Amino acid sequence: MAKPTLYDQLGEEGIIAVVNEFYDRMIMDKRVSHYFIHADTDRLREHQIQYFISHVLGGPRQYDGINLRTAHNGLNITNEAYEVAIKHMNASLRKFNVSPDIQVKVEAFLRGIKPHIIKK
Ligand code: HEM
Repeated sequence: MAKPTLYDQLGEEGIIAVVNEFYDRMIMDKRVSHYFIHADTDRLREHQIQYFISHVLGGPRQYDGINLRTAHNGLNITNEAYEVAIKHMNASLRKFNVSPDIQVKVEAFLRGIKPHIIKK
């Protein structure tokens, strides 16, 4: 039998709950909320959910947004801001009782895409 993907383990509803929690934490955190002042937050939420389901977790949805480097170009996202995001993602996964092995995999994925998102 094929190995279950993270998507299989979390389920679509679980992923949506985690991404919404992550997003709420980011926009309430004064260290990073300023990045989102001009963003279209509904679109961003939906795209992040699609992105996580299709890329991070191996699920079936297609991500039809622009690529990550283009999406974050000019936002000047710092290494520190990215580390804040990783902490909020871990806290969001914990809140929904996602197992530590999945937390580790998600964090590894986020560290992998970091060079595309932070400013050079
Ligand atoms: C952790 C991994 C991240 C992923 C997977 C991710 C994913 C995305 C995606 C898919 C978009 C495009 C949405 C669209 O087409 O509207 C986007 C845009 C954006 N992201 Fe991220 N992002 C991440 C981290 C961050 C961080 C750390 C910040 C800020 C601290 C950030 C701030 C933004 C903002 C402000 C936009 C909207 C830009 C605009 O509306 O023009 N992102 N992100």
